[in-house]
Amino acid sequence: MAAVSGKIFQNVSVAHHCQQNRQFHSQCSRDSFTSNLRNFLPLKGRKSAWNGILAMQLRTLSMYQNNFVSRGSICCNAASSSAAVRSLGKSDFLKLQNGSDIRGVAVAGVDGEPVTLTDPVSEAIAAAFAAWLSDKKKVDASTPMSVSIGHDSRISASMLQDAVSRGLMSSGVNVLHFGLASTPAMFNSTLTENEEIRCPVDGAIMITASHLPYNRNGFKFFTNAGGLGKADIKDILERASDIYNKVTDDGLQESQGTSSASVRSVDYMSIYASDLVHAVRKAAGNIEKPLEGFHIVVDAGNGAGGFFVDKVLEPLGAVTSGSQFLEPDGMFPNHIPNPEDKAAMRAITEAVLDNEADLGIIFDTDVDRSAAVDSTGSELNRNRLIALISAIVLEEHPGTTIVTDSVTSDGLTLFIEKKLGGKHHRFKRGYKNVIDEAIRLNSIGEESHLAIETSGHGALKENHWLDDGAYLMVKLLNKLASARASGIKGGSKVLTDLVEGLQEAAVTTELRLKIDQNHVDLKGGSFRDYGEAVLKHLENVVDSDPKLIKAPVNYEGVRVSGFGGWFLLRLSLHDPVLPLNIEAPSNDAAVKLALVVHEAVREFRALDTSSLDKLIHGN
Ligand SMILES: O=P(O)(O)OC[C@H]1O[C@H](O)[C@H](O)[C@@H](O)[C@@H]1O
Repeated sequence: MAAVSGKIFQNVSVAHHCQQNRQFHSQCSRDSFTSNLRNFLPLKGRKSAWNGILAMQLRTLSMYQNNFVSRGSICCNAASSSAAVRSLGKSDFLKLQNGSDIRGVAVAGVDGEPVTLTDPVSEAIAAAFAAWLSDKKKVDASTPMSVSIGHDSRISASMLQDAVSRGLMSSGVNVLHFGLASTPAMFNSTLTENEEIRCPVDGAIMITASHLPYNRNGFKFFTNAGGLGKADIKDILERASDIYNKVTDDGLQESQGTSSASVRSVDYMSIYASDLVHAVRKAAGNIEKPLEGFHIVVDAGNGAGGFFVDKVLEPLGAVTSGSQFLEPDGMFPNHIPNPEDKAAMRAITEAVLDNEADLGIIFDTDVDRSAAVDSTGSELNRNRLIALISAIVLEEHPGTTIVTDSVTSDGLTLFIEKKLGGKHHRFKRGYKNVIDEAIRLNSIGEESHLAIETSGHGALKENHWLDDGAYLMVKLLNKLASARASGIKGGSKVLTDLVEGLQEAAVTTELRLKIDQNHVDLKGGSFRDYGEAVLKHLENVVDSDPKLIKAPVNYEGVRVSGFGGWFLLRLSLHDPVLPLNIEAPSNDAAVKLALVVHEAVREFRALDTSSLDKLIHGN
């Protein structure tokens, strides 16, 4: 996407920034307290804003405030901080890795969840990213690099933004603050050509923990080659550990003295959103308001997705009344901002029906995931969303390969291959896994234009393989707009018609079987080894049962067909959990599949099978 214009609001030198930082603790704690307190006021039109958690929230907030004030910093405010920097080993840093992201606890107050993403740790991680980036780009020391920073609505956002800025600036990196932003917009800033706002940036950092609870936060990193992978994150965390442990206050004061890096605030979301608007106008034949006459409601779950209403849908002419939870609120008082969450999907479905809207759109906190609801209240998420986007992409690229995660249905394969004439490549869970696989296929000569997960993550080749929930929704808007432009009426029916014929199982469930890491059966070994042993045993059981058929091609866990349905047991990407997906034509068949798994895992006493028991016994 090409950038069009930009606005610079502020330009502060590092000296000024550091000076400000000396007053930072007292100043910011007051500001943060007031602005967070504002989040607790009931907003007009907000549904169930006061749902009995106020006392808990205020208690947490005051603990957060105390914690915030007492925390030390290793950079600009080091001189003013008397708090000692706690010594941390490499393994402490590596624990912050969550696949290709960094995740940790940023807010104190939850029992058993001590703060791990402290100011000093975050500064060290940012400095490590700067060092990694400099090695990667092979920049010479005289050319300053620039890095953009954005964040979602979490209550720890501004504190982490400050720490990350200090870490970058102490490494001589110029910083652009985008404020409340979406993850895909951050990646996009490494591609945007716009000198006025110093884009493209060399790297981008998004401060987010997606849909996780309010006390968590984390970082995602981008260069113009995309999101960093697991190996890069490990490298950065190892470097961060060295930086953290080597740094002394004297060393930092020296680096403060020599750095001439600057920080600027830029309204980048307007630039990014105008690219989305441009894409829809173009698809409709350059009509200024191609969505005129459509009523589209958005549920941003109090995350960062509210911009989609006033910066995308309204300029395109859509009516957006009834849109909800657009105000950023890091306590997420309405529902979990996650299109995989049942309560979240219920909320947007109700909004569509109550407002008699043509379409509903829902985003996760940082807008890299999305789902939709048609005018009849039918959900366009999970397999249905994949089917819909596949139908659109296969019209544009007949025969192309659609790469999906491992928990997609058999019905989806039939739909893509028999109805749409494409190829379904069911790969592994994890958005980075599916994107990397699609890129790999293209590199070996197999054309693929779409990598998409049931979680609502999706990336298209035409959009630089950028994992973007807003762009997925733009593909739906394009379809609505071009249908309208060619005189087709009927609201979102044009979308619903595209998934006509997708076979869906009567029973669909996901159970998450926990591995107790402290159980004696693990014998001090890792939960991964234990999980692998469970899977191996299940595979042997399946091999010896003629009623069951193991999937001939499978990249993750054990996928088995039987009793007219299927199940997949696999290891979670991150947690000590074995997720079990079952799809079956009836309850009876689902129970039979569950019994196969139950029988096979019986001997593995560290595995919590209570959810399986419930399914089998019907309670
Ligand atoms: O393996 P699980 O625990 O089900 O988690 C899998 C999920 O992890 C993260 O949330 C990733 O962002 C998703 O892309 C992935 O699907």
